[in-house]
Amino acid sequence: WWSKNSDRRLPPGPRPILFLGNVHQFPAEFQHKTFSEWRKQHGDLVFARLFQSKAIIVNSLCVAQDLLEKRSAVASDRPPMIFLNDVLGWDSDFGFMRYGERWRMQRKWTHLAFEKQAALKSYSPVQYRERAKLLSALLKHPKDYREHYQRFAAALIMEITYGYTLVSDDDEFFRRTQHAIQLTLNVGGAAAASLIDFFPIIKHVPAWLPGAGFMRDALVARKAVREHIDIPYNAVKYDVISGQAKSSFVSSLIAQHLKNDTLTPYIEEEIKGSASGLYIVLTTFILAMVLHPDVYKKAQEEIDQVIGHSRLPNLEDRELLPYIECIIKELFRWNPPSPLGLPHSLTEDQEYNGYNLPGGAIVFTNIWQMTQDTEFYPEPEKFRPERFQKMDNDTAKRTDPRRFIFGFGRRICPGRHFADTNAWLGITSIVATLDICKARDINNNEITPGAFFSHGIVRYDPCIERLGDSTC
Ligand code: HEM
Repeated sequence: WWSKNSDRRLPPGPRPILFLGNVHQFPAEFQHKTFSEWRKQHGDLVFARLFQSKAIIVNSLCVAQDLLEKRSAVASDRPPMIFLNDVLGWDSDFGFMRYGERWRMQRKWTHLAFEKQAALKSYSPVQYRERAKLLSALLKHPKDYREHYQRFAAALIMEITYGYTLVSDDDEFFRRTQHAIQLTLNVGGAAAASLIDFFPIIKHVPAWLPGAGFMRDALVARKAVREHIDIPYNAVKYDVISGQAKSSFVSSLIAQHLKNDTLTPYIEEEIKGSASGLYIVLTTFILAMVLHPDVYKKAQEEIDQVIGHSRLPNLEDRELLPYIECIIKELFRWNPPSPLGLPHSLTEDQEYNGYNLPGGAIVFTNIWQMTQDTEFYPEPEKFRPERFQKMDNDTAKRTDPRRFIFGFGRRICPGRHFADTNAWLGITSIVATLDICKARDINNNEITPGAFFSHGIVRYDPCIERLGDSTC
């Protein structure tokens, strides 16, 4: 009676079945779209069960702010993520860490490096240098624009984190990171792997057992993750000790702990973890501009008028280019890079709008649904930067998708200002120097790519058909 009664106060949701709960209704792909369907039937707050685990799906910005920001003291934990942390070895990365002292220490270091204005300003020489390399690569090999964007994003992170300058497109540090992330995504997509989070005992299944192929793949991925974490760290440590390290996030942490004699194996593991993590925004930009040449032309006119033809736009020019700002907001809204964010977890029972939200429940934030809110964004499926024009300050603030695409509360993305600045720099530099046009097929007809987006919790690539042989 008690269990039924307390269940009655749970938010509404799809009907569960015995043992599985709602697992059979959870799609393997495009979960955010299923969550939006559930919203039509059950509302902004939906309750579901994954086996015995309880899940709360938040489908509106208002509820996300009430729960994850106003009550951040009890809504900043992460679910255990046993597969990622224990099996694949991402446990020293604080993005996946449980809320607590370890997380707090790494978050504080990252805050100093990526959220303080002075630190962000000090990165501009590296940003301008990498921007020049990006433009030159795009001009020489326009067909490989995806690789160039990946390299741009990685080069910035690597330089600032480790003081390491990528030397070529085939750079071994860059490839190692890509490899670790790709293997994680591949093996993490296996159904058996996802089961480990609900039945942790599976993680003890020996890799040699018939049917345990996913464990063999996981061991390969684990080795790649370890190398991605250890090798760059060890190189920086060697440079710090031999007195030839370039200034970077990791080198300054190592130097500080060496000086205080506090560089214990535990601290070393923490520094490695905080160092491991724009390319999607830039790829979406190319897709949107191929599909909307009128928008690209207006952006070019704005840059020509304000900046002229003798120099590239610099970060100080940002406020003078309002139309570009609208394009960036619309890119973030049209294809949010992380449509479900990262899951939070409640540490205590909560009462919300008459519902009981149980402690321990996983909270999924349906960021994609927030980008589709017709009250703020009429005809949300259309790419229309003009929707952000001619707004008073209040409305501009309320409708800015950067309020939610980077997550919520104490776990909000610490790289958000850096990612936003780099997206702006990449986009304005391309608009200032290059034309973007559709590729042509062998009969010289233009190819119009479709706006299809792939799914995923942490990655969300627009699928653009590769350009043909034309140079644009
Ligand atoms: C357009 C680019 C980016 C987007 C859309 C994005 C989005 C997000 C989102 C949605 C979260 C989850 C927040 C939550 O739990 O509520 C997150 C967390 C995080 N992001 Fe980003 N991010 C971006 C770029 C970056 C960059 C460049 C860095 C590194 C400098 C970074 C580092 C992190 C870290 C470390 C976390 C975990 C924070 C924590 O758990 O305390 N992100 N990001």
